[in-house]
Amino acid sequence: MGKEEEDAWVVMKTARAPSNIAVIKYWGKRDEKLILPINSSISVTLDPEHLSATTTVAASPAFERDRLWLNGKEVSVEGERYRNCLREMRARATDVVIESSGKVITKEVWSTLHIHIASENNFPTAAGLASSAAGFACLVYSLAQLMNVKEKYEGELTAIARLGSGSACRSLYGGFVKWNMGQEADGKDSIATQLAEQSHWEDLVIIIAVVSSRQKETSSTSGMQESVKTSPLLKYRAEEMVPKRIGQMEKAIKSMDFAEFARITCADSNQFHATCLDTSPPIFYLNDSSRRLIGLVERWNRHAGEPQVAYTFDAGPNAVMFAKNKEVAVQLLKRLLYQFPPSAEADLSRYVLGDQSVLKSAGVTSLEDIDSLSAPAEFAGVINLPRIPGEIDYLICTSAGKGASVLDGQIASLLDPATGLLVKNE
Ligand SMILES: Nc1ncnc2c1ncn2[C@@H]1O[C@H](COP(=O)(O)OP(=O)(O)OP(=O)(O)O)[C@@H](O)[C@H]1O
Ligand SMILES: C[C@@](O)(CCOP(=O)(O)OP(=O)(O)O)CC(=O)O
Repeated sequence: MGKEEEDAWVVMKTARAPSNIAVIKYWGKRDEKLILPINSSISVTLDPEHLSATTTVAASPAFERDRLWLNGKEVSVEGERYRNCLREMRARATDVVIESSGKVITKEVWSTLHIHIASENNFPTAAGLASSAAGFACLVYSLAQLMNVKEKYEGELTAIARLGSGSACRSLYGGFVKWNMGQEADGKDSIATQLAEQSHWEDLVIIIAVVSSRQKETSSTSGMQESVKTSPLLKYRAEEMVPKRIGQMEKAIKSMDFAEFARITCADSNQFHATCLDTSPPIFYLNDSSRRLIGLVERWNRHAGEPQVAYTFDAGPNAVMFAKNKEVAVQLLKRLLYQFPPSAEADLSRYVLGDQSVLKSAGVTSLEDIDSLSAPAEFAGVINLPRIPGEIDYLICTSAGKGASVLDGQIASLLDPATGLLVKNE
């Protein structure tokens, strides 16, 4: 075989990984390089149909360097986080047989091969919807498929995804996931484990209010660095509060105790944002719209006498709300549409995204239907509740979902199988 023919093969894999939302927040590192947290955290994996990254990874002797295309644009893969994930995955590669020729790619060959990566998010990148979590979980998972990496201990892949972005370690698994902070200096025990499958608590419905899809001012990475340096409240939170809350949250999830789940989720989100405010200079992730969303939920919960909905906010103004069940989700959507109607020129099908069954059950099929929604009972007598059309960009109705999975054969790869270059979708 001539050199050119020998170099002609391309192997590739495509996978999808979900985003996740923390109900006990990770905020602060004890090791910046290894991304080791100062407290454990718990998250709910979001349905990949609505919030996920899809990634194709390819290897070929013809590739001259590692390359990455993110949402259709080539970006640098030289950043430390990408390099660390690639290095750890290459070190674990095992024999792979190329189907067409029967040739074996050995561990030694893997160490010489360059990788092409193309990834797309089905939701806005860097808007506080954990795109880095979905992205790095998907990168590690797809590389594991491509390079036939077998975990030596459970959670080994989550520890590698953690090197890309801390919260990414929780996105490999579905349902309810815990990231154990771990104790060891090398981070081997700082891994994610699944607490329960998504099917364990099927009643929960999730509605996300996207307040702004613009990029935020303070990234999570630098925000938490500043908080660790300057916030006394963060130290108290990590040492005293979170350990207790982790145990309580695990119990609430196990027993599907919504009242307890809601109480801890809201309290932990509020405490996380309090530590941001306690940082010097203070960091503001919530805005007026976020606060109005908190008001809507708090007022309703108080009026109902027990929690119907829980809210949580990551490092951005978007609200992630958990409704106790489908009926409550329908009531929540109606309330959201009442207080935050779309702008007059909006298209309803672009205002409520994701699972359309909640909108259908709410009986809302047009903007006129939204105009004629009546005020919820708990709004009576409350002043200063303007209905500002267009205050929220859009809503996503979703639920807890499954973890990372292979997509080969189900969708076209993002890289051309012959050249390993980006497939342009004009
Ligand atoms: N699909 C992807 N594949 C690989 N890397 C990705 C992907 N999506 C996002 N990233 C990386 O994550 C970065 C965005 O991370 P950032 O933490 O700023 O935002 P976020 O994850 O959306 O928000 P947050 O983590 O605060 O919820 C991108 O600049 C890119 O480096
Ligand atoms: C507020 C959070 O979303 C913070 C997430 O931080 P990242 O995982 O994005 O930070 P790095 O580890 O520096 O990449 C809370 C959480 O997801 O637990």
